[in-house]
Amino acid sequence: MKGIQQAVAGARMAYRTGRTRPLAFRVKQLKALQKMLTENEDKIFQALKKDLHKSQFDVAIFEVVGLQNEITLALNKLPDWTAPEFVSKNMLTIMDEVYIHREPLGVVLIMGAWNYPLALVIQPLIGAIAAGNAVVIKPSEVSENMAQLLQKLLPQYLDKELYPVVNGAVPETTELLKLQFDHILFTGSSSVGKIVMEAAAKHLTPVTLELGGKSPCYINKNCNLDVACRRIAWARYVNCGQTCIAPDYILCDEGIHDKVVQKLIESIKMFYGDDPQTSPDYGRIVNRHHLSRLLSLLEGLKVTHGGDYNTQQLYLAPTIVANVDPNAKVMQEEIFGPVLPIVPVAGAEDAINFINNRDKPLALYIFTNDKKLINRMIAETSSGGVTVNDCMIHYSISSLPFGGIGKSGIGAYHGKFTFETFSHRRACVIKSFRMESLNSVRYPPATESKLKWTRWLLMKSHGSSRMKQMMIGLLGVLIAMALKFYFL
Ligand SMILES: NC(=O)c1ccc[n+]([C@@H]2O[C@H](COP(=O)([O-])OP(=O)(O)OC[C@H]3O[C@@H](n4cnc5c(N)ncnc54)[C@H](O)[C@@H]3O)[C@@H](O)[C@H]2O)c1
Ligand SMILES: CCCCCCC=O
Repeated sequence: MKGIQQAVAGARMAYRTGRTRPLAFRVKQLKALQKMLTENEDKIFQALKKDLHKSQFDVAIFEVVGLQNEITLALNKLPDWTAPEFVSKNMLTIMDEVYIHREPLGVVLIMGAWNYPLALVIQPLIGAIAAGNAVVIKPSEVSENMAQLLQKLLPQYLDKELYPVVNGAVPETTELLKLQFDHILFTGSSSVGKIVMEAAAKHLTPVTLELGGKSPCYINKNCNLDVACRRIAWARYVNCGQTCIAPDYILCDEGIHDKVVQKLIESIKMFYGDDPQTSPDYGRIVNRHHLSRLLSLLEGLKVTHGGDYNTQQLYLAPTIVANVDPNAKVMQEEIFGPVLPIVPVAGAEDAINFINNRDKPLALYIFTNDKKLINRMIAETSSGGVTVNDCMIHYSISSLPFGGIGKSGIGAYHGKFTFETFSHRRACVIKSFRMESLNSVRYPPATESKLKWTRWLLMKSHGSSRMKQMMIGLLGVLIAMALKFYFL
């Protein structure tokens, strides 16, 4: 435990040297991270294969490509993101420099989850480095091979003091959370999210909580069922269902229920063949604890498709449970595995009520051709993100904020939003000693006429374009001269 304290104290000391401030330093670290990903592709793949039986294809598209894109984006945009943002001002400050300066928060903690154990650590790390922070990195102990690999690789490429990796399970995490950070980004369950937030509150540390929950998927009768079921099956069963934004359950119009079941089964067979256990593209459950948790969700249910498992191999077949009672256990907690319950509903109204009667989800999926219905469902429900006629792809768009709402999370990241999450927006006003007459109206002794002037000067708000600034500047000089005449 002493090592944990030393790592955090070391990161703080290194941060205080100021070496993260110059952009050139941040660029160097981001390029080193890029190099780490390209030079260690095979080691990354081997670790993910051992932890989760991920295929090379899935490692590339779900873990690595997104990170490379995010690094490229940060490298290209860093000068823009860090430039002072000049903002509109009132007449009282018309001659002053008024802008927002993004400054690093300090020493931040990033805690990753085990299901995408590379991406969920490195993606927030990119924005935290870009914003100029020191970062304590805590990979999930559950994907132990990736946790060890990150502890070995990151110090070989990044500044060792500024970006220490702390490995360990609950006791180490508990110890880590006792220490003071300037921000914590946690990815994991809502229950541990509460523990993190409570620990952070002791230091008044702000948090970003990337949590989970049950993401609903509504299939309306007016849709292309072949395409819908293929896209849903892909999202539900990739990584053996262990994806935070996987469609957790289907709500479908009663009349199409049986067709949906049939087309989902066709998609499963198309993807993984008749025996998914032998498919190189089908993953594994991360450990026995999670496998038995999933099996307990199926207890007492009539399984429509799949359901077979192999404890030794941590295998659970792509599973469908049709006509599920909303009160069944499988509908009470996030599944986070390859099980897909289907709940028939009377129609869109019923689906909206079903969704709104539960916690706000991380994602919502809607499958329909009906544009009016799309707008209605977006307007009448709430979720972290929403994708229509597909699943999960909102995650891959860096220009969209990724995060939850209510129990599915606090805050968001990805692309510029990560940079913003790890930056403080400092309000800056730079005045000169000139134009004192503009200020004279606020000094005692108070008079009716000073009050009128001050009101006017404070109320006027002006745009930040260069031309406008010059015009207003001229006006400012004239007003200052008039005020000088009156009050000084
Ligand atoms: N929103 C997202 O981006 C996202 C991504 C991946 C996973 N998730 C969610 O994460 C959950 C599954 O991930 P998980 O199993 O890693 O989550 P988890 O919350 O069970 O564990 C996360 C980490 O918290 C620590 N921890 C566990 N118990 C603790 C305790 N009592 N005190 C202190 N620390 C403790 C452990 O070190 C563990 O690695 C799912 O709900 C999933 O939806 C969300
Ligand atoms: C489309 C990629 C999904 C990765 C989601 C991370 C959460 O589990």
